[in-house]
Amino acid sequence: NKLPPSPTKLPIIGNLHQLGSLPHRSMHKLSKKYGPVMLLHFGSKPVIVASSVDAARTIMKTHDLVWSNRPKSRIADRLFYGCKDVAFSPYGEYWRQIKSITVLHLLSNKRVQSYRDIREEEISNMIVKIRQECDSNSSSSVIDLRDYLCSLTNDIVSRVALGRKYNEGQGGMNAKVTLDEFGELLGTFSIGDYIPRLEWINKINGLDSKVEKVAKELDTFLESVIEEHVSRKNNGEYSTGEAKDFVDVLLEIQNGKETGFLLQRDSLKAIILDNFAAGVDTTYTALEWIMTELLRHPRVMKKLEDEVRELGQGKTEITEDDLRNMHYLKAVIKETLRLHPPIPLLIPRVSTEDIELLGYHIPAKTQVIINAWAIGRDPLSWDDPEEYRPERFLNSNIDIKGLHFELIPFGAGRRGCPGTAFAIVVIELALSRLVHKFNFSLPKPEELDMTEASGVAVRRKSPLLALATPYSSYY
Ligand code: HEM
Repeated sequence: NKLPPSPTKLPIIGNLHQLGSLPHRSMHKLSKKYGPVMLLHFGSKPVIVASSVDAARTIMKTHDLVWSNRPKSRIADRLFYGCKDVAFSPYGEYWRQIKSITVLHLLSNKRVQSYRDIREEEISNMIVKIRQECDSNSSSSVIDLRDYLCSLTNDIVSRVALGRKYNEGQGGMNAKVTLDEFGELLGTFSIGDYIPRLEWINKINGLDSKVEKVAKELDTFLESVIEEHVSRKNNGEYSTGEAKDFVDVLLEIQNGKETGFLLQRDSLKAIILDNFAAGVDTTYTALEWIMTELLRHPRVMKKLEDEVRELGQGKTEITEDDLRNMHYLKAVIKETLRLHPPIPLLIPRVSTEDIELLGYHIPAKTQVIINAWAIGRDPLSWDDPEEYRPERFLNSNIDIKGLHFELIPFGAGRRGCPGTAFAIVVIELALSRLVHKFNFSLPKPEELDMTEASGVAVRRKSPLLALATPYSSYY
C-alpha cells in the first residue's frame, strides 16, 4: 500500500499554499522533486498529480474507466442544472447518453462540415475588419489580435450553437455580459469544494450570490433562445438546406425516437452551455498563442507565409480544401499546443475504485490532475523541449487526438474532448487566412510580455498587439 511521494502539507489547507497563481508551473516544479506521480492535498482532498507520459497513458488508456469520473464542483453544479452537461456530469449511464449525443449528433465530422459556411463567413468578416482598421490608418495598423480572435470564436460558436450571434438582437448585450461572467465563474476557485468547513466564506465574499444571479440570467436567456427556435419551426420559417444549429438538433432528438433517450429541458440547456464553456476561450487562446509564437519567431512566420501564399497563389480566399496540403501550418499548430496547451491541467478526474498507478497505491475517490503542460516539455519525450521548432512534427506521426500521450492538449480516452475536429478546423482556417492576407510583426519586439494569466484556460496576461500590414499582392 505504497502511497506516492508528497510534499509536506499544512493543517486545514494541505498543499493549497504551494499552488500559486499558475498551478501548472508550480506543480511542474514540485514534480521535479517528488516525481511524475505525486500526492498533494487540496484542503482535505487527496489529489494525485501526473506529470509523465507513462502516468498519463496509464490513467487515460490502461485504467481509463476507473478514472472516468469528475470531482464535484459546487459552481458547476449550480450553473449546469445539477451537472447535467457533458464536461462535469459524473460518469455513468446519463453521461454516456449525452456524450454520445454530443459526439454523434452535434460534433460529428458531418455536422462540423455542415458549419463550413459559418466558419468561412465569420473568418472573412474578421479579415475585412482588420483590413478596414489598416486602411483607416493609411496602410498598417497596430491591432489587438485578442479582440479579433475572441470575437471570431464567440461568433462562430454562437451561430453554431444558437443559430445567431448572442450579442445581437433583443437582450443581446445582456447575454454577452452574462456569458462573460459565466466563463469567469467556471474558472473561480471555490474554497468549499476542498475545505467544506470553510464553505461559509463563499456566502460572505459574494460568490454564492453571484453564481445564483448568473445561473438565473443564463436560464432566462436560454429559455428565450429555445422559444425562438420552437416558434420559428411552428411558423415554418426554416428553409431547406439550412444548416441546423445545436438547439435545432437537440429539439429534434429530445423525444428519444432516434436515441432511445428522452432529453429533458435542463439537459438540453446544460449541453448548450457546455459548448460556450468548453469551446470559446480554449479556441481563441490557442490562436492567440500561435500568433504570439509566430511573432516571436520570424523564421517560422516566413516559412508559414511561404507555404500558405504558395498554395493560395492566385486565389482570393484560402478555402478549407486548401488546408489538407498545409503541412507546415499543421506543424505550427501542434508545436504551439505542445508548449501552450490552452487547458494545461486538463479537466480533473476522480477514481471510482482502488487502483495501482506506476507502483503506487491510489485509493478510490482520489482526484487526479494530468499536467499536460509539463508532459509537453518533458525532455524524455522531446529534444530541446523549450525550443519552438515546428519542424519536429514534419516527419513524425505524433497527433493531438489523444493517441500519443506526449501531446494531449485535448485530453484522451472516454473523457477526451469531443470538440477537437471543430476547434482544429477553425484554428487552421483562421490562421491560414490571416497569414495569406497580412504581414504581421511586433510593434516593439523587446516589449513582448509572455506572462500567463491564471484560470482554467491559460491565456496571455496581456492581449497580443501586432502590427498588421495588408500583404502587397492582396488581390
Ligand atoms: C483548442 C480548443 C480546445 C481545447 C484545447 C480543448 C480541450 C479540452 C480538454 C483538455 C478537455 C478535457 C479532456 C479530458 O478530461 O481528458 C475537454 C473536454 C471537453 N471539451 Fe474541449 N477543447 C477545445 C475545444 C472544444 C470545443 C470547440 C468544444 C465544443 C464545441 C469542446 C467541448 C468539450 C466538452 C463537451 C468536453 C467534456 C468531455 C467529457 O467530459 O466527456 N471543446 N476539452
